[in-house]
Amino acid sequence: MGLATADLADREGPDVRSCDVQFRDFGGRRAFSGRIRTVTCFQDNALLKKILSEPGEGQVLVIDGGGSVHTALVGDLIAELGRSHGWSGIVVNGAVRDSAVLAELDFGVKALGTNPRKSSKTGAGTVDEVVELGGVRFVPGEYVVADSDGVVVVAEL
Ligand SMILES: O=C([O-])CC(=O)C(=O)O
Repeated sequence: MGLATADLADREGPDVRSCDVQFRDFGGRRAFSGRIRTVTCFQDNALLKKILSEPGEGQVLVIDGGGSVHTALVGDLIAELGRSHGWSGIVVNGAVRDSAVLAELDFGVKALGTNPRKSSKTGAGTVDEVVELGGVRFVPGEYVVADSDGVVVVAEL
């Protein structure tokens, strides 16, 4: 097991970059970490699907869906795409679906909730912009550490 978020919080003190969003764990991998990549999109998942189809090299994709839980940005097929391309996991400021299958997948999935409704697939959105969630800036190239206690950003692991 890697560094726990609680250990990081002890190491960094009160200024620890711990995200206040109360994400739920949906993936079979509860503890995951890696270099940050980001996608910003709204109820549209073609762009994040494209990114998760590229070699992940242990990175974590932080997906800012604007907090919308009206449509699912990720389901079992996209999560499996990410897992099989070597991504460590995803943090979704939005909803997922196929949660029963996600729980069996060796992949980190944190999200706000679930909705079976599909997202659109136009490809709208941006890649690798700084995403701000729960008082924390998720900066591409920095690192995220996630476990059952939360999500913490650090400049270096
Ligand atoms: O294709 C989608 O919109 C998402 C999905 O259901 C999956 O990843 O399985």
